[in-house]
Amino acid sequence: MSSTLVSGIGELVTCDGTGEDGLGLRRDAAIVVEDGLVAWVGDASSAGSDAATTTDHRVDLDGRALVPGFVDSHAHLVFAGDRGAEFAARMAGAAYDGGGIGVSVAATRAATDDELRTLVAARVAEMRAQGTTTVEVKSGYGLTVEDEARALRIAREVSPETTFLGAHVVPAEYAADRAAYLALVTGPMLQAAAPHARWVDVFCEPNSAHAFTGDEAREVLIAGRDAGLGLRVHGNQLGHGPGVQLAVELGAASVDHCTYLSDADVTALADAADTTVATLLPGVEFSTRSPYPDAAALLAAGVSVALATDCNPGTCYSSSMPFVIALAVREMGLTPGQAVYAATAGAAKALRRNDIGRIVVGARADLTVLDAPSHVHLSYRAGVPIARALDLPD
Ligand SMILES: N=CN[C@@H](CCC(=O)O)C(=O)O
Ligand SMILES: [Zn+2]
Repeated sequence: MSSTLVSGIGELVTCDGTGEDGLGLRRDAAIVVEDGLVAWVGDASSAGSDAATTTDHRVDLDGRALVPGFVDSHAHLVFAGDRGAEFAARMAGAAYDGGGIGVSVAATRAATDDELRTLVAARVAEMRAQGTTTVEVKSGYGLTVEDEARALRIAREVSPETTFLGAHVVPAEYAADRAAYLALVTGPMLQAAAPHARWVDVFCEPNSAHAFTGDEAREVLIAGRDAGLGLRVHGNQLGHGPGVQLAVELGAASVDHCTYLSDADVTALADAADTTVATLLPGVEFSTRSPYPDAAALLAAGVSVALATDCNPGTCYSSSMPFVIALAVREMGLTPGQAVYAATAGAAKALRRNDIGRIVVGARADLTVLDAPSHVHLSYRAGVPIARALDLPD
């Protein structure tokens, strides 16, 4: 049993739901961590007399801000290959329709297990260096029984939050027989994937030849639920589709993208705020030149909102939660505090976790330190690497 006193915290952002934006801010705070969990939170002055004398280690943050480790609740990390040329073409005016996913599928299938493992480990390390302490990892670039199971096995080595996304697109070899691919995804592929997955996800876009219609998506989600998996949906990314309504209908934990929302979608999300989180992915709007959804209006309507990177080779090859936070503030109307809450406690809710995303007694001590005096600097100093996950002594 090891304990550490972390003191000199100029601004402690607990995200405990109290105060402005739910940030639960404390000045000149200290915390005690015991065996990886937060054991005490209080004023530095009171820690001086009791906790400091009994803890094994001390870490002094010298006035820096401390926030909960970022929870990146939507990422596709298991892939090989590069689609920089596709990005460049989009910046020159080409539209995104999901067609490029096949390029990543071919490269991923061709990679060895060790090559994929190395790529995934590097991406997780890159995230941690920017303050992310939990990441959800999807399959979806294998699209055969073996390749999807392999992707999830590798994902499980780095995160318990693994998501089966066999219904990412209909692969080229099934283009003439969607029904056969759907039967594979909801049958043998699901059976092979489920032991390594916590969640099932589907790319639901009725106007894309590549993604799945509302009815197809419902089949995938119900099969996943019957196999014991929690539900997530890629919805309303390319246009007004049924993804949001389907996610709410089935009680999914999260519906992600939400780029195009009708008034009825917003009402449905607000009514389902205890169950279904709207996970916004502004790096995707950035990298696909799409309109940003109005996150401030969603919060005002009572919707539960999370922020995530969607790190993937097509629509957002950024692993940076600080980048996402800055975009949400500049382009989606969130305050700096609302954006930090959505990237921590809000995203923890999207994963149905209450042991992460907050710095409160009993939570995991997943901590991110800022080389700055305030959480505001995450968006104020956009592009500057001020955030990193805090490594504590063993
Ligand atoms: N839209 C579906 N899937 C990914 C993109 C995948 C890709 O283009 O490689 C997303 O979340 O944006
Ligand atoms: Zn995605």
